[in-house]
Amino acid sequence: MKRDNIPNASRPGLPFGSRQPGGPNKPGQNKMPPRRAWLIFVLVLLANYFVAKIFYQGADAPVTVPYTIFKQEAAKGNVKSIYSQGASIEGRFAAPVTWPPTETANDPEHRPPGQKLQVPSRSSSTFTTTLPAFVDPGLEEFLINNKVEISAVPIQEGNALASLLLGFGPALLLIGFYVWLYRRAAQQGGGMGGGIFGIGKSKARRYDQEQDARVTFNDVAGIDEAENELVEVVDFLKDPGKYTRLGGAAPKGVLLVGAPGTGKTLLARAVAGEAGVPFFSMSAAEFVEMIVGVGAARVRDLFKQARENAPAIIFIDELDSIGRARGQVALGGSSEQEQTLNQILTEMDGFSSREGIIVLAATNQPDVLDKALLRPGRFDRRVVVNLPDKTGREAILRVHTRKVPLAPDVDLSDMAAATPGLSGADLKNLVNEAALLAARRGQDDVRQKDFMDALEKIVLGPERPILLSQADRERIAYHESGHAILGLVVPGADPVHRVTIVPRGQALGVTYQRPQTDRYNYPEAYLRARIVGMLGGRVAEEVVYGTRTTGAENDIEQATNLARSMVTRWGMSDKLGMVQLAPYQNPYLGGSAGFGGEKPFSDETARLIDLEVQRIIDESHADATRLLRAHRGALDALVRALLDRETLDEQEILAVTGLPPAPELENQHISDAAGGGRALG
Ligand SMILES: Nc1ncnc2c1ncn2[C@@H]1O[C@H](COP(=O)(O)OP(=O)(O)OP(=O)(O)O)[C@@H](O)[C@H]1O
Ligand SMILES: [Zn+2]
Repeated sequence: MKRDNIPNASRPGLPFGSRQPGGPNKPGQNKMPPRRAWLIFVLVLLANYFVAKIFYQGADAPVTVPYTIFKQEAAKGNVKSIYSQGASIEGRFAAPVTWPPTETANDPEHRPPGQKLQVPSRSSSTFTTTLPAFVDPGLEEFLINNKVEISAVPIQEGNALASLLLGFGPALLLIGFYVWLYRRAAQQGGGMGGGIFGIGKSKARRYDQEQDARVTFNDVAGIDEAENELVEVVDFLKDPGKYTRLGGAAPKGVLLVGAPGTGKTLLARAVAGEAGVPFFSMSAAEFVEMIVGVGAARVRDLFKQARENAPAIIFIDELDSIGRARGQVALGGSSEQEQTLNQILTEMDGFSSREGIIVLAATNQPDVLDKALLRPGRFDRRVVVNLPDKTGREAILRVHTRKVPLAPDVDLSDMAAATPGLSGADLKNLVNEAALLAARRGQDDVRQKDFMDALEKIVLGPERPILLSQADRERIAYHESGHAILGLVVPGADPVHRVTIVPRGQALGVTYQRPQTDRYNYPEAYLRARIVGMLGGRVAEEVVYGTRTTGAENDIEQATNLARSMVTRWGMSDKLGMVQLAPYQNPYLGGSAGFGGEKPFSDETARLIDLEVQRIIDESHADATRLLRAHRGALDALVRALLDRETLDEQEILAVTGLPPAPELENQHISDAAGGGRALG
């Protein structure tokens, strides 16, 4: 229903690249000043406040008293001295006076003129007051009679030290804080290249074989091609002289290209581990700070460290975050980014291959990289790290289950078959989830069922307990059954693995279909079958209730995207023909490079695209309606079973509906031709 997914591990056009939920997300590193520094800053401010408060009281802040009280006190002989300027008088009492008197402090009748309610009564030996507007004749004589000294300087100035501290104390504290911060940074950062506060230091993490568990090619599985290409790099690092003896230049930079979680970092570490050299790793996003020039300083420092420890590996993760083609970056950080990038180029040109340093970098967007990075002598080698195929997935599962006690019924080959599209990181996560689940269930080993449940949680999202009315549940059941029935009756549809009306993740119900094998090439009929299936939820609601809900939003989005790709990328519209009408999308990586600027086609073509997309959707809608009407009996039966049992697996679905699994596509010749020997890029 709402945001209802038909998760299907292999998406056309992204046979490998589609990101699966549950994989590790790496948000861009956001560099903030260390939290401790902030804490200390706040503490200093607080200290400031208290110091000021103490001196303020020490300076004996004057109380403001009414003129009459001043005269009363003077008459008592309690006023030692005054200083007057204009209508205001300040002075010093012989004995401190408390004002307002405590017991009447908040009594409005005793409120001193001009003062608000709630004035706390205070005791002080200095005071201020204001001469009334009418002149008080004989005041001077009265004062002299009462031995009040009429001072020539302001009374407060007597307390010179206090006011000095009051004025400069906070500033002194702040200066002290900065001096301390600087010295601390200098101690940590050290060195000349450290720059102010050491922010020019690279912060690169160095993995040393003795500290971290050493990673070797044994820990990397399922990406053998990439691994083989890096063997040469290992050889070179083991004996740099051997390669350059005859004047040849060894590789300087290798770019690892692959979807997130395919093991690029792991591979780089394994190269270092195999060669037994230090590994300096840094994410490119970490280079760039708010301050221009810092990134470049960090790059310099990183290469300096590596040189001192050569032979060594420098690994720069997320290269695209700084390596974007210059002039193409967003406003703002561009000049900093450019400087950082230039520094990397300079450094790479600066060392000779004899030094035994190899720079590995990882990216999942090679198309956006600045061409200068890819020139000879820089990242001139590319190693593509693909998502693993079934054999690869099994091997990766084997690596990650090495230390996990497996029950005899666990079939990793079966698990590998069930996980097309998952990356190495996803598979690692799967093993972890399964182990946690088994532990929670109080078992001593991990069983196949734990793996299956963990997979479901990763692919479909965790179950969500929300209370639904009976009417809503029925509607959701019809929606999901619509998807499922079409998955059984449309030729070429992926087998329906599971249907549930238990809300999971974002969805209120889920129909999970998965292909039987990894698919690398998609026949048009298969894509049509998928669109028909995606529309099945809404169509079932229309057929049964004759009304619509918002529950098909996600279905509509997916179907539209697929239809649009058919028209604009795969030349499957006769009206538009085999013309590229959408930017190239790397099937291994997803995303697209963008046309960069204007659309390379006319408004008329744009309109035609929209019409063709609509035509495909409309035709699929008609197909779905026809098929669901024809199988209304099976639809109702499945709904009854779902309302009763909530979740049905493949066998139960077949039993309840009495339908056979969907027939294979008869018309396979398109994909056969493409797969049969002739290589189409
Ligand atoms: N081919 C693989 N074999 C074994 N383990 C793998 C493989 N690929 C990924 N993993 C596991 O997944 C974890 C994460 O992978 P890694 O960080 O190397 O991916 P990445 O390609 O660098 O991802 P990103 O692009 O997100 O940085 C690894 O530490 C490893 O445990
Ligand atoms: Zn749906």
